[in-house]
Amino acid sequence: MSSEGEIKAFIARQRQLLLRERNAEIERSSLLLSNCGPKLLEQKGLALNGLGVASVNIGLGGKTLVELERPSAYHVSPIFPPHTFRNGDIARIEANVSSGSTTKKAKKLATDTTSVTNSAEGVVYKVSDTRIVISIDPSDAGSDALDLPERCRVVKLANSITYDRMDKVIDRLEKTTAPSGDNKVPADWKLTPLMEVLLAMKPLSQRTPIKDSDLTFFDPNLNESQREAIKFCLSSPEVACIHGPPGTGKTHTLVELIRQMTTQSTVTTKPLRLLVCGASNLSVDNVLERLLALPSDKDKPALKVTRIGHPARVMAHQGILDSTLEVKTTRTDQAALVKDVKQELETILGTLSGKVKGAKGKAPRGAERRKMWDEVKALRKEFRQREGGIVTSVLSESQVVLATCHSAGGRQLRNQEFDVVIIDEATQAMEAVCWIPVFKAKKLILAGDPKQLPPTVLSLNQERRMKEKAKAKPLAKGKPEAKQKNIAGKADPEPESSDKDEGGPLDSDRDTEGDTDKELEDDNEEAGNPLSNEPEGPVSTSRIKNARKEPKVELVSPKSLEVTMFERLENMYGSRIKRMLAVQYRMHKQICDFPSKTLYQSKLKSHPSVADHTLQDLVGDLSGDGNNDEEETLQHPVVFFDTSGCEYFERLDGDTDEGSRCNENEATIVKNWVTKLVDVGVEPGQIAIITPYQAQVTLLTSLLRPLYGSSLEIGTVDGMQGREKEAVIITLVRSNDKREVGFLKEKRRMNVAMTRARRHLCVIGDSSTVVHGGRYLKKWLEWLESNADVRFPEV
Ligand SMILES: Nc1ncnc2c1ncn2[C@@H]1O[C@H](COP(=O)(O)OP(=O)(O)OP(=O)(O)O)[C@@H](O)[C@H]1O
Repeated sequence: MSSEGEIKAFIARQRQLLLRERNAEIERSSLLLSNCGPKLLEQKGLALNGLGVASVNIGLGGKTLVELERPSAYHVSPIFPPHTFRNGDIARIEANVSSGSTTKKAKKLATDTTSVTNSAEGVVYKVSDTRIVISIDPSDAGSDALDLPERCRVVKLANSITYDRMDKVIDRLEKTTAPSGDNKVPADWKLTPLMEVLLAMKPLSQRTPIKDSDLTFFDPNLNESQREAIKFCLSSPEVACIHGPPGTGKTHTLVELIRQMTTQSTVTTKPLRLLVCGASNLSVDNVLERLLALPSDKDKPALKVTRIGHPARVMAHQGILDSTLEVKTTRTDQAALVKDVKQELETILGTLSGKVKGAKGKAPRGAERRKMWDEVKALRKEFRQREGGIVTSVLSESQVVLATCHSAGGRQLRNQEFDVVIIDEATQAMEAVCWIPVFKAKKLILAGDPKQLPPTVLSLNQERRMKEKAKAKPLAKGKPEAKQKNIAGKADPEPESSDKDEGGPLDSDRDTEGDTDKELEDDNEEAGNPLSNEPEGPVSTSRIKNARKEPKVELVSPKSLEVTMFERLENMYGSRIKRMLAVQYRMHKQICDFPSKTLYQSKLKSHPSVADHTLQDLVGDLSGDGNNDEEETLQHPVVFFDTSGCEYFERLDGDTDEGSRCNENEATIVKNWVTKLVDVGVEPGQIAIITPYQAQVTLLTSLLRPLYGSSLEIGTVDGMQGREKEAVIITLVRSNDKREVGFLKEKRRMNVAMTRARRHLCVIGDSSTVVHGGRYLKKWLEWLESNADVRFPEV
């Protein structure tokens, strides 16, 4: 069990890694802010200049919603130039920085109202072609009175709120685990058995296995591994993990688990109250959408669910919008009173901003203005109190509350407690953000797949880049001509990854990236571990002999933020803490074969409904003209275009070290293959093209969008996680005589790429380059050579 020192070291490490990450984020945005003038900043899409206030409204929690537009006095067109503002971004509204006269005017306005704030930070709430709405929390702005200048601008900022919340939760963890005299802890900050298990301060409590006869499943079609995972979660006193490889019905299983937990039965003696979280808004909405689709009648009334989060950030789906706390609070009996206060508040704010004419026909000034701000303050207080009451009553009636891990730390859930917290896509969330909901519940269920992409860690990418630069330098010195090449043999480093075989990830956790022999051995070793996904019951002695010993339970400080809570627990408790879903409902069995063998210990099986499905079943009868080529295209689940020897070299995009890579010849093969698929009847919307490189995405988009429109999906691997298409084409891009493979070495990234296809997977790459990317890629090429329909493009 962990010592006090180990817990302290763990907390200190989390804090250190979070600080590093925050600094990386600040550095990225402040570098831009300080180095660019206002015009350049706008050109880079990070600022919108010359804006005026179009309206001021009040949103949930008494937040001020400031709507900004481009007034015709300053601009020919009301349409914003291209920019990068998206819902949820952090932005600051401030006086416009441009020519002298307007700045002076802004300054004068500021001195008129010395007691008020004339710039504020907030969250982008809504963006259209001509309007941007920023939601400002008056308590964050430091004043209830936000008096914006007549002409302002919006600047995009580093997102510090996320880090503030993670820092706070780590502080709480420290205070809860080691309270001391000078370390005053609020009465409700108690160390729970769940926290103790997560920190290895106590062993996992004994589970009481659930018999099949004790449980009636709502969904009769659940497969054995899904049933087993549900029983395991129900019977685990503190924590359980569901490992869901691609397409195995992770969310499907969670929905059944939610139904079981919220229904009284022999197993669940009283309906439980749940907090369902996800790493992203999309993952939360995905679960919510399925909960809303469940059948309900008089005997089985619909679940009472509430979604926390800005309506602008949730999925544009009526059911989901209606489930948001924001909409629900407007539908209660007490809502009318709050509405009156809100209207009064908005009228005064309108007058103050000059949008609504004051009593004397113009915007109030001096003492009159100050008096109005006092009124705003009082009304806002009343609004918050009344609305707080409604929020509490809506939430206390909800059996299931859904939020992102981050927003579970918001004001609305401050005093809410739950029996269980479920975190979907937990392998994509940093550990610290998972602790936010953990403090609100007695039990934790994590679902995810540690063999797919981890959370994006900015500081790690920067470190990798620097390490790579350091490595590349002496090479470039010795061979100046290599530097000048812009095709194969380029000595520049990869944007986000290591290019050298020996240069593994900075964190050495077992399966992060790269693919050392040790890693593949570890994966295969697990294959012989009968305990890793066993149903309840006796285990034969021969199987025990083969079993790998359960790991020693010790709290290990993470090497990087890529090590998620899921992975840490898996490493700490082994099979005692998780169950794996073993039947996938997506891929043809041949597409599933390689990932199953290499990353899922050959346990991933294909459900009969998908095991043999091909494009031919999808498009129906062929033309009947006996065209063999057409038949072949549709029947082969896996096709491999090996460009080895063709000299289809990659090209570095741009002239800096930060450039991405593309491969024009591979792009041509992609284009031809898409044409072929469409010719035989596959819809462009049923096809996705995936590549690890943004430059290749750009190239392919320019080549294919004009021909097939936007339904044909073209994207990087990261954007495809959690999604699927009937046909997927992967273009690997790397082809050089330096044997550099960059991103391709990242097993988890490649695993995501090759598991998106349902019926057809086409891989395009240069085997003579890719083979040097380590054992995993070498094995993949060997597998492709023997199992795929191998084609050689015409040179
Ligand atoms: N027991 C089952 N019977 C029939 N279909 C199922 C079953 N379990 C899952 N599915 C289907 O499999 C598909 C994938 O399920 P789901 O989206 O829940 O998987 P996931 O593991 O969350 O996916 P991802 O790989 O994207 O994370 C869905 O179409 C779902 O309806």
